[in-house]
Amino acid sequence: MEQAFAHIITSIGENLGREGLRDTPKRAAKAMSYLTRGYQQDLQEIVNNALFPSENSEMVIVRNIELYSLCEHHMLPFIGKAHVAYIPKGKVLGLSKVARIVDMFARRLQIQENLTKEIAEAVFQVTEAAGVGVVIEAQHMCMMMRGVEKQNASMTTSMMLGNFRTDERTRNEFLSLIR
Ligand SMILES: Nc1nc2c(ncn2[C@@H]2O[C@H](COP(=O)(O)OP(=O)(O)OP(=O)(O)O)[C@@H](O)[C@H]2O)c(=O)[nH]1
Ligand SMILES: [Zn+2]
Repeated sequence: MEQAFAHIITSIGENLGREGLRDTPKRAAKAMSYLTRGYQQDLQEIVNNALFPSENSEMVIVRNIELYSLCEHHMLPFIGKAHVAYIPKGKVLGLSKVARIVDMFARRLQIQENLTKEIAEAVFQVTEAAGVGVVIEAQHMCMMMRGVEKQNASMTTSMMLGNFRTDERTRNEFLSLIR
């Protein structure tokens, strides 16, 4: 990856020998590895069995989980927040694990719609909940810094599974609580 970044730097017409750029391929490779570290993680490992018995079967919502991802089209950042909800069925998930699941998928190359679906399916799988809802609101640098250059457009995507999909009241409760 260092060689690839060195190639990019010379391709844009910069001088790789210049003092300020000397360590840039190494730094850039390290940063890119960090931004895509989700490829090195798997669901079982990050959840680490942090599931706890509970008789509570009311909706659990984790709001405003900040999210930094890279779009798979331009490899430019998209930045926003995720709201994740589920209805427990006998067990609840450790609070931080919801955010870790968001991060694991965000730190891979994505389009926002698929990211939303992957998070919802992962939470559904590990919690075995009655239903899961995920909403993501994000702004895409590929649409702000370049291309159509719209600074205020943001995209909202959602994925509803189980009773969030079949029961309108459940879905509306979630949507009104994150508003
Ligand atoms: N649906 C969706 N589209 C995305 C996402 N991230 C980037 N895009 C879009 O992917 C599309 C790629 O379009 P192309 O025409 O192949 O690429 P481009 O010439 O760079 O397009 P422009 O961005 O319009 O300049 C663009 O419309 C982007 O806005 C995403 O998460 N979801
Ligand atoms: Zn893009």
